[in-house]
Amino acid sequence: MEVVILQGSKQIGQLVADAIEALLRRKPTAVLGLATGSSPLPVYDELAARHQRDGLDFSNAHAFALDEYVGLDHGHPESYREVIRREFTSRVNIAEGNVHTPDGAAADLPAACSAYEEAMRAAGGVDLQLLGVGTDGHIGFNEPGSSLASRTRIKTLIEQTRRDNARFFGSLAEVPHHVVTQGLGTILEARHVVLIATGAQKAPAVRDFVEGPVAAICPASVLQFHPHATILVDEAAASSLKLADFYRHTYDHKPAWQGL
Ligand SMILES: N[C@@H]1[C@@H](O)[C@H](O)[C@@H](COP(=O)(O)O)O[C@@H]1O
Repeated sequence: MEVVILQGSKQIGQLVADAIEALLRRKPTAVLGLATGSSPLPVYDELAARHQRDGLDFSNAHAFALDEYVGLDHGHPESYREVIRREFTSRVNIAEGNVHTPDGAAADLPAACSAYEEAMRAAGGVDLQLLGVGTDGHIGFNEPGSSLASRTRIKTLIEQTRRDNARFFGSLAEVPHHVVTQGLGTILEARHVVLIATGAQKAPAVRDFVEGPVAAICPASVLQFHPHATILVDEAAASSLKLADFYRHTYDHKPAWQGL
């Protein structure tokens, strides 16, 4: 696990965009794993700017979202399918048919989950997976207690997550109780995992998953098993890390050719 502590979201957005740009130049057919929430927005803004300004090309790329609410209609503005389109994919030249989200409106949800796993495999697997982290340590919508080997499936949200996400809906009552999410085992198969956490409210979760034990009670801790996981945090989110100075020293002395 590499922990990179940066000044703020703008710097994080640029560094992650650098990694995605390098990936696309090396492999124009790259498969990107997309996350919702506010954490990845600076990355999407930076990639959209580079597409507009420098012609960064997404025309042969593919994208798979991490998760989706169950029970929202396909066009619902807060469905992750719409959020991903609004915040990112409509702002670059990725083909609409190359962008996938789990189908939370399917009549047969278990079959839709299996089909999603199959579509990811058929596309060659995810090259770079973006992640945020919930205040309870969830990634995707893998809440505490999720199997560390889980695959795409239906989950029930804990109340804290529903409250955290209520800001996007008219009221807490409108936040669905159920979701479909890539499993922790699914996420671990991405070739490179890039998790972004900003703000003091994420400091306890960051401390627990980076420096605590690997345990289902803190789902993001499973990333300690990933051979190429990059954790990007601002100063506030890093404020409870015991080894913060060591992470800073390591990153400051990293050879430029190494990239993320
Ligand atoms: N399912 C998403 C997660 O993928 C995201 O990481 C989390 C944190 O969101 P934010 O980045 O807005 O704090 O919110 C939701 O629960």
